[in-house]
Amino acid sequence: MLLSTHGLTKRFGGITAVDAVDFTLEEGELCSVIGPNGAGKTTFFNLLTGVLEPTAGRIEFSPTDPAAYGNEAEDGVVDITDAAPYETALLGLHRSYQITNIFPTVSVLENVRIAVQAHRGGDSWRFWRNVNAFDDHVTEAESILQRIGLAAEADRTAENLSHGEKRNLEIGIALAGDPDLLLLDEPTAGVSSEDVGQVTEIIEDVSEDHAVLLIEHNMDVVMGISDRVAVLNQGELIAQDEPETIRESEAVQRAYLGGYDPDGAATGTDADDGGESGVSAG
Ligand SMILES: Nc1ncnc2c1ncn2[C@@H]1O[C@H](COP(=O)(O)OP(=O)(O)OP(=O)(O)O)[C@@H](O)[C@H]1O
Repeated sequence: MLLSTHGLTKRFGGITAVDAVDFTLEEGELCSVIGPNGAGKTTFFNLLTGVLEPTAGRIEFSPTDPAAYGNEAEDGVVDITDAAPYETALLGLHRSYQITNIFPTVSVLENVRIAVQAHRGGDSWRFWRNVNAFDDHVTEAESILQRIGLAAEADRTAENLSHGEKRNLEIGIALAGDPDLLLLDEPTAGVSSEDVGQVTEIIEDVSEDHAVLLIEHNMDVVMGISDRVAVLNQGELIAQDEPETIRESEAVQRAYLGGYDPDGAATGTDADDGGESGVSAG
């Protein structure tokens, strides 16, 4: 077990956005979280990363380095229910935001290098003492750019990238934190249909050596790359299974998929096409 939630609940006044969710993610798994608008997906991510405090329930995480949280967990399992965002990040739980977190006016390489430095050079005295640290960070940033298909764009100013390239850069920035678990919030939202394939390839590649939790509205992406799909509906986890099983589940169809036709091109497959399936870029 890498991550687990137990009775995880978040209420906003009379709304139960996340309702007693019991969920487990294994190491190396790529799990998509789907559900109609307002189902609680973003709130679930916000609870996992410590942006929001749960109303009830518990979150446990088994990081590579439990000591990063300042307490040695006996069995390697750390209770992160009350952890702040910087603490979940220190533990190896990293998130790429739907709202861009790129520095627009600096280069692509510099964006990733800063993120590498923030992660590795945390002890500033060590950074300044180690004259090679800067070069090390550049080398690591370059290898991340290679991985996210942006090596040729290293010197470009980030704001000049295409939308799809920016989404890839966000994944690169999250990778710079050397995460155990990467949470991706709608990485294909707003990406042109020609660029979706490239973003998808990068997610698949990253999932080779990271666990990935993905909020995604593009059903072709979800069904194509997920090991498992978890379905939220009105805050409840109503199903979690392999994509094939989810696709055929009547409860899921009723709650969410609407007119999704796995063999058809249009219905419910486009993040910008909210229509039939009740899906939108959110
Ligand atoms: N800060 C908040 N205050 C009050 N209600 C909130 C807050 N954040 C979310 N909600 C409510 O909680 C419910 C779940 O919202 P959430 O954004 O988590 O859903 P979602 O599945 O991510 O939706 P989308 O697909 O539209 O992004 C909704 O009814 C929403 O209005």
